Amino acid sequence: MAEPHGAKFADPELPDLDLSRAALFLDFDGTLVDLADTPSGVAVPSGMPDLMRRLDAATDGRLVIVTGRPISVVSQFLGGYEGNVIGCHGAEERYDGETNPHPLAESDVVHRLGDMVEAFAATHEGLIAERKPTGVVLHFRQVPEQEPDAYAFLHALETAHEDFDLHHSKMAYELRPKGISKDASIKRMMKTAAFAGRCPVFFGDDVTDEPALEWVAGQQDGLAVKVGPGETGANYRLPEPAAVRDQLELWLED
Ligand SMILES: O=P(O)(O)OC[C@H]1O[C@H](O[C@H]2O[C@H](CO)[C@@H](O)[C@H](O)[C@H]2O)[C@H](O)[C@@H](O)[C@@H]1O
Repeated sequence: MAEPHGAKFADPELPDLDLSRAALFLDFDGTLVDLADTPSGVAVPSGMPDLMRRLDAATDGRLVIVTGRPISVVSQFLGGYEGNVIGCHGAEERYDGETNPHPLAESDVVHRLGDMVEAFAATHEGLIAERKPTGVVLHFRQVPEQEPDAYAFLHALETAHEDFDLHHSKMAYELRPKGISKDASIKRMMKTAAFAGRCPVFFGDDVTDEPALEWVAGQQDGLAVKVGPGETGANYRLPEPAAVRDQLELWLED
C-alpha cells in the first residue's frame, strides 16, 4: 500500500469512513490532480489508476468521478478507467458501463460553437479553446488580461443560443447545455437503488462544485470536502490534491 504523504492540515480533521457504506464522488481537476497551465498539461500521479481501482472495489462500485471533462478524456487521464463518471458537468453520465449522453452531444450546434470559439482563440494569442461533446470552453489562464474579451465573446454566443448557459470556472468561461449541473446528477444518482442509503462523500475545489458540496454537507449529513482556499458550504477542507490522495489512502487502510 502506498505511504501517505501527510496532509498539511485538515480543517477540521476528517473522520474515519467505512468505504463499504459510502458513495464516493470525486472531482478531477484541482481535486485529484493539481491544476496545470493548459487543459492537456495535467500531471497524473502514476499510482492514480490503481487508487481508483481500489476505491471502486472498496465502495463496491459506488465510486463516481464528477468532472467538467468529457468521460473519454478523464478516463484516458486515469489510465483507461472504465468506472462511473459524471462528465461534462453532468451532460454525460456513465454508470455500470452504460453511457448516457445529453441530447445535444455532438450536435451541429455544438460543433458550430466549437468552430467559432476556436476561430476566436486563434486570433487572440494565449487564449485556448477546448471542445467538448456538449459545449466548449475558452481558457484565459495564460493571458488573464484577456478575461473581459473572453467573457464578452462567450456571452454574445450565449445570447444567440438559447439552449446553452455560460459558466465561469477557474480561469475559464464555458458554454454548456441549460439545466445540467454536477449537483443535479449526484442527487439523481443518490436516489437510485444502488446508491440510496449510502453516505454521500464529495471532494471538489471549484465554484461549479459548491452546490453539491452544500447539498452533501447541509442536507445529507455527508462528508463534503473543499479542496484549497475560498468560501465554501463544505464541512471539511483539505489544502491540495496530494492531501486528498493521502486521505483516500488512509480510508483504504481502515
Ligand atoms: O470538474 P473538474 O474535473 O474540476 O474540471 C473542471 C475543468 O477543468 C479543466 O480546466 C481547469 O484545469 C486546467 C488544467 O489544470 C486549467 O488549465 C484550467 O485553467 C482550469 O479551468 C478542464 O480543462 C475543463 O474542461 C474542466 O471543465
